[in-house]
Amino acid sequence: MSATPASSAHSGRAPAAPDARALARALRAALALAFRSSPGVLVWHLGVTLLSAATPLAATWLVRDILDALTSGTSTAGIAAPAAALAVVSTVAAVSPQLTGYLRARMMRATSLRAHEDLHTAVDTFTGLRRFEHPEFLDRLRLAQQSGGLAPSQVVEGAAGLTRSAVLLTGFVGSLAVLDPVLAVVVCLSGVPVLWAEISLSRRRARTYWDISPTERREIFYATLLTSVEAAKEIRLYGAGGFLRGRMLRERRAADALRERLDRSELRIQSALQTAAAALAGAGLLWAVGAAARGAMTVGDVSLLLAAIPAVQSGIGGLAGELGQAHHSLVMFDHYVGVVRLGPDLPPPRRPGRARPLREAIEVQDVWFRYEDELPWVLRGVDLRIERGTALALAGVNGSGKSTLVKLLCRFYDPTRGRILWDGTDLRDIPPAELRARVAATFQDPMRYDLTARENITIGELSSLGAPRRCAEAARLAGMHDDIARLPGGYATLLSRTFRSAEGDGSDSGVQLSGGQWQRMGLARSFLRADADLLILDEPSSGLDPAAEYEIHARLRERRAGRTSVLISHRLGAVKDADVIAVLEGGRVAELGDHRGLLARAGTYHRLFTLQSSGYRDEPEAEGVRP
Ligand SMILES: Nc1ncnc2c1ncn2[C@@H]1O[C@H](COP(=O)(O)OP(=O)(O)OP(=O)(O)O)[C@@H](O)[C@H]1O
Repeated sequence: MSATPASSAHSGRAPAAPDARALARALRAALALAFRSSPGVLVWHLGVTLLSAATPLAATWLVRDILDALTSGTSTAGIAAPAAALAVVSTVAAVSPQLTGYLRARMMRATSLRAHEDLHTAVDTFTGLRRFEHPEFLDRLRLAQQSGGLAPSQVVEGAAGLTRSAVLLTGFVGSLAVLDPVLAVVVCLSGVPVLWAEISLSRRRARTYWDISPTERREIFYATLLTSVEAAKEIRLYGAGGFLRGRMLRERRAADALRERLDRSELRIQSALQTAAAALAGAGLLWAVGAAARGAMTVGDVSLLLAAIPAVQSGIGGLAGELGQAHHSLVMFDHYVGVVRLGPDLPPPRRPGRARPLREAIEVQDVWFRYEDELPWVLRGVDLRIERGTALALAGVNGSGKSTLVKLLCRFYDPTRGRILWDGTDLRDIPPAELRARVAATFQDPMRYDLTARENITIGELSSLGAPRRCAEAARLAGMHDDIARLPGGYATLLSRTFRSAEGDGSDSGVQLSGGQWQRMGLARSFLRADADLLILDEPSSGLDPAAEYEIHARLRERRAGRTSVLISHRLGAVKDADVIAVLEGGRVAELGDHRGLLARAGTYHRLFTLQSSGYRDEPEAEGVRP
């Protein structure tokens, strides 16, 4: 026996404030991602940033030289050199923002593309379903999607900005120190609270984003409902638009209240810092004017000082801002790194095995299962043996655990206790992709992909994408070939009313299928896996008309003959041919046998079967049977 708890590692639980090690890990990952995505652009970007950082300092010193030369009566030829240099520096200063902007945008596109690819590749390795049912993981995934595209380039921007501010600051602090070392120290010390404030603000920002994430996801959910074609019928019929809109706005207001709180803190802190900076600059100006009046400074020195004080202040502000932004980006990027490095969700095999063609049987041994530790048991000690080449049918009332059992057969979850064996090998020891390649399944609610008819079928077996005959054969078996052939573009018709057709089939928009037709598309998808060892059919015909249901079941019987299959159906007429019928009740196998045997037992199967068949007869109620 083994247990698979829904641990926090499974859910990808996110710490709200990552520690220094996590930030260092995020920094390494962000820089590596930016470098892998666009190494050339990154180097150019940093080069241009350094160059542009040096221009204000160079311009200030050149202006000082020109002013001092003018006031000391230097010849025009002596002024020409610094004037020409100033012209070059000004040109570089004028051009570099455009160049930096272009390089930044290029780098952002490249890193964003790479980050999306890496994130979705990682998510694709989550072979189970548990993570996708964890709200906390979904919150983290959303932040990862948001930050993954932006954060690496923001971190690089931060690094470039830090370099720019550091170069600027060093130059101007040096210049101030030449004029008055005490003033230089005072101006530098004034930067400490600015730095502290920016870091603490960035922490608060990250916390707010984390707090807002679930609220925003709910807001998006309501907004999507209000605009989706699937929900439009019911919302209009029940007049539920106002109710859902109210819910959406409530979520928006809750998120806005958190944003407002953050904005107010920023306003308070930033205003206080700006006031202090202005006071310091004013004091410096008064001192410089006094010194010039006493003849202790030249006009050039005053101009240098007037440029240096605000430059040092804005340099410190810039440095603090860049640090705060980089810190915030790293905190957000930590969600991305967390998801990308989460690793497989199903535990690794203890004794790695292979999914070989089924030779004997699939055995379900004392399987207990619940979706979460705190949720009730769904399966309670199920024992079943599915012999190769036989058909097992699962029957039972709603919620008795039938679909859950077939999800375990596909290993979307592992049993909480007990095990499932494939020819004696525990499913936990078989790579999920190998196992699933041996299974063909149609689920209760097959996906309706906004893709063409051909793609909707071949997605069941992508190797058949270039084999239209296989696709048509599967559609024929599911009774869909004629319907598809009548569509405006045949198999190339887009099955969607949400997107425009891209296949040039003559019509601008695609078509929508009926519920029963979609169900047949799901069947066609699984029929593509003609040589699958196990065929799973979960309510394959609930949406079909009686004639179609009869025809599909006749075909399914043919296809199941001699093959291993598991069929779930509430239409008991469809399950009566199965070799073995298991009736589930409250997660237990309450009855097991063939149709005749179960009828003779006069238990639940007998009751359900008689009840259902009485509905087809012209009698009010079958004798002796109560619902
Ligand atoms: N993803 C899930 N998370 C939590 N509980 C779930 C989940 N899926 C199903 N359940 C619960 O498990 C129980 C069994 O559900 P299951 O879908 O297996 O029943 P079923 O026998 O197939 O029902 P039906 O005949 O209605 O299809 C139900 O009580 C359901 O609420």
